[in-house]
Amino acid sequence: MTDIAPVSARRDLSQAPLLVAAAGGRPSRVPVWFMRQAGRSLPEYHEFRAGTPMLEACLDAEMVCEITLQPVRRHGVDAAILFSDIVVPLRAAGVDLDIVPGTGPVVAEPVRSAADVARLPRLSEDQVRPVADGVGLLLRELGDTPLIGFAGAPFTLASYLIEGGPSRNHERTKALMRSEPDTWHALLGRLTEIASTFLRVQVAAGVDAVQLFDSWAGALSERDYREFVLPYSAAVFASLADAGIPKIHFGVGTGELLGAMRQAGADVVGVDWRIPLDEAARRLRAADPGGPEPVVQGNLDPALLFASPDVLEREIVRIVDEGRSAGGHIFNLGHGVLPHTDPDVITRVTEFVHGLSPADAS
Ligand SMILES: Cc1c2[nH]c(c1CCC(=O)O)Cc1[nH]c(c(CCC(=O)O)c1C)Cc1[nH]c(c(CCC(=O)O)c1C)Cc1[nH]c(c(C)c1CCC(=O)O)C2
Repeated sequence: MTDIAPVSARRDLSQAPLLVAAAGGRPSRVPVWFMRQAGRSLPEYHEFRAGTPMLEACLDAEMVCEITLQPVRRHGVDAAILFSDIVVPLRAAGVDLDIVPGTGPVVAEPVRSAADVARLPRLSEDQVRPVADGVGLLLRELGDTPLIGFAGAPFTLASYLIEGGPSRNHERTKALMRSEPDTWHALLGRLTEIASTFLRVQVAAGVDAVQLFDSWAGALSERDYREFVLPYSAAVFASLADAGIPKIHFGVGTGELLGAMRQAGADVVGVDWRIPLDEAARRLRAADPGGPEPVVQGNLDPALLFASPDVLEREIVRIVDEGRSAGGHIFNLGHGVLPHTDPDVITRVTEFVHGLSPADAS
């Protein structure tokens, strides 16, 4: 009988620290995972992916499964994050782009006019079927470790499409947003559909939480964020309203935007290292005074994984302590694992955080 039970029936995630913390409950330990835990820092990743281009690996269910599992096996983290990339749904839909090693996503024909927006393809669920298949394989392997699905938020995707690649200043993006608002709104509307479809496919396949990465939103003023970005991120979250799983929202340099990002519909807000978690919690509380106590994720500076063990431990203790002032805390970095990070340090940080009782307030 049990052999034919659906996979979901065989996974008991009711006590999973990540999900308990995300719901504002009291987890058995401080949950910890690392943005970009899969990939570059792991020798087994380089060995396994050798010869396969990044985006090809992201659209191969078995590779997705294996690479997603690698950091879970090695570090004992409290969540797996799907091995994919924010540009995967764009590529799957037919946008001509690639991920150039050491650079990031590069778009062959940047989107800079209303005609370019009109030419952008839509995403069908079938085009990302390998991602759903990868999720299916993972649910069989992960046991009681939750799987986080993700997508890039409309603004961050728009920046790559408009700039044509990674950008320090996002100047073409901001210029288009302010000079041609109709084109901007059409583009963001289209990207909202793509991100929503990509996430809904992952949810239907069984992911246990989702994270919407608006990595570069911190480049905007709160005023521009509210007018030109928030409605679209909110629409992505609204498209998941019936999913019944936690929704995490993250960006870099977003100290001034945290309240607005919560208002977009996030259950958990990621915080980079620029502001302490207790201050982040205050800002999140102020954005929804009658709402549930805010849950935060973060916020160790990824560069500190290169510091001496005593410095690193002191920093972790401070972060966990400041995290106690929120309604829940999921330990993470303030941004992704940097290349050349020693994976053994990531394992030690995981163990150290697990050794800090969530109840042992100082
Ligand atoms: C902005 C962004 C991108 N991709 C992503 C974001 C949002 C998160 C963030 O702000 O860091 C999200 C992402 N990309 C990747 C993951 C995997 C899951 C995980 O977190 O472990 C996730 C969550 C794999 C990847 N995405 C990429 C790699 C490296 C590719 C390789 O191995 O050659 C991996 C493992 C490539 C990529 N893709 C992107 C960049 C900036 C890069 C790095 C370029 C480089 O420095 O090499 C775009």
